[in-house]
Amino acid sequence: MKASEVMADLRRRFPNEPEYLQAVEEVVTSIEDVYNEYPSFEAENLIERLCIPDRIFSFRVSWVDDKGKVHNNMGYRIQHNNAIGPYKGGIRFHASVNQSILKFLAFEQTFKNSLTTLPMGGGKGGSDFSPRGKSDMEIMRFCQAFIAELWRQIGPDTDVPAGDIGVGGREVGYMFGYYKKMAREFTGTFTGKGLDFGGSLIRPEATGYGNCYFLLNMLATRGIDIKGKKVAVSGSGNVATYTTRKLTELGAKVVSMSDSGGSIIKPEGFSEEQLDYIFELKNYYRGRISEVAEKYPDVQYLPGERPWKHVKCDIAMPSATQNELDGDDAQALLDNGVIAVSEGANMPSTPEAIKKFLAAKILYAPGKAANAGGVAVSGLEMAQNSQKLSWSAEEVDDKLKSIMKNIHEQCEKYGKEEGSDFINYVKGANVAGFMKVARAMMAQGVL
Ligand SMILES: NC(=O)C1=CN([C@@H]2O[C@H](COP(=O)(O)OP(=O)(O)OC[C@H]3O[C@@H](n4cnc5c(N)ncnc54)[C@H](O)[C@@H]3O)[C@@H](O)[C@H]2O)C=CC1
Ligand SMILES: O=C(O)CCC(=O)C(=O)O
Repeated sequence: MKASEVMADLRRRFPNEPEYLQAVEEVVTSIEDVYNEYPSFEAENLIERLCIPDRIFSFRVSWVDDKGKVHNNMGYRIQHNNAIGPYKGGIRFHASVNQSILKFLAFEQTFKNSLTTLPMGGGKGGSDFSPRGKSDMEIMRFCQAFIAELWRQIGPDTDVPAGDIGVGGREVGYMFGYYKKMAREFTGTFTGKGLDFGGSLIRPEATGYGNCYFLLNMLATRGIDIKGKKVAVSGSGNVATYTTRKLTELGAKVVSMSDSGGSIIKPEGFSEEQLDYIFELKNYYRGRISEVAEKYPDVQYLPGERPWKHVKCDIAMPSATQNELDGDDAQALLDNGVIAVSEGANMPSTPEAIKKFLAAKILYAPGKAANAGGVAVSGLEMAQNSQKLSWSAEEVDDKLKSIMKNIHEQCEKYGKEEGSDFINYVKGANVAGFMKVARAMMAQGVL
């Protein structure tokens, strides 16, 4: 297999899917050598079967707003690969959603889920519906219309959706409720559910906490203590806010956050009161990050800006969205002495940024390793649901810590460069994630 030839072919077949091609290129390039050690892979054209999703559902979602106006959105579910378990991955509601973005997310999810060691395949879904500014009733009607189309394609052993951008506990609740009504079953078909109806403790926290645990494992390889370190975080949603909670608990200082309107910075670190305010503002009141600077004069708001060039930090944790950290941002971070970048979002760094981080040999963890804690606890939620019991927060948190440690070990095993201490976490995560899926696909025949 030649990565360049695989990519040329995919570019020809899917010319309008830049995010998908970007995600695939990173993986295919990383695994080229190891793939070619197994001639049977090539004999069964494994690479193409791994890169192209098993199937894609796309559908119109028609719903009625509070004024009686009818809207039509597009809905999708990408079932990428189920070699090691049912399709599993979040649902994204955001105006930018299209097939390319969901295909990249489903592809990444396949390797991420493999890294967790839990039996989950990869999938992703969503809609170009934007929840911003919509009433609860509008959100509910949209979720019901979305599931009216999708419910036949999902199920506890088939495909198990969860949240992602624009989809949190409220949306999962509405979708689960409608699924339950249509399918006439009460099963763990969604994760991220409310605690009263099968949700797992620590699932809301898991992606942000898991990223911090992964970061701690990386820092330990260089004997670095996180206490007192300045951390630039982007985003201010589920992943970002629980990241800042754990960072504060660990004694680090958070110096930035952001939303799609701009960034807020405070070079000496936000106070706990300010972080609590941001948590409530974003998770309960769905406000804008600019409001933080209106309330606290020592916080600076930078409209339309991403944080990376504007504040010095030791560690960066991009936790908003894809391609939110480009080559120039990476250079600015490196010039300011960044020692680690641990990705909460999926594919937040552009290929140019990743090249710079790897060349500088800083600690750089790609999202599919660092943010795998969210889906890992989703896997634990599925396990609890199927056994009809629930574990304590401490139990789930302990399991999360040990899964993140294990992912770090897998990255180290496959990513440590010969003759040096440097761990290439990109290669490590891609090769480790790939090998398990590849073995399972080979064992199951050409499907
Ligand atoms: N929720 C989860 O369990 C997991 C989420 N992720 C990834 O983490 C990232 C954040 O997701 P969540 O926190 O769940 O979503 P969320 O909807 O709770 O928050 C998204 C955040 O990103 C910001 N954002 C969205 N588009 C932006 C843009 N163009 N520029 C700057 N900021 C933007 C929003 O303002 C918000 O603060 C996404 O990349 C998601 O795929 C990854 C693993 C699991
Ligand atoms: O919990 C899940 O199933 C999915 C989480 C997710 O969307 C992700 O890992 O990107």
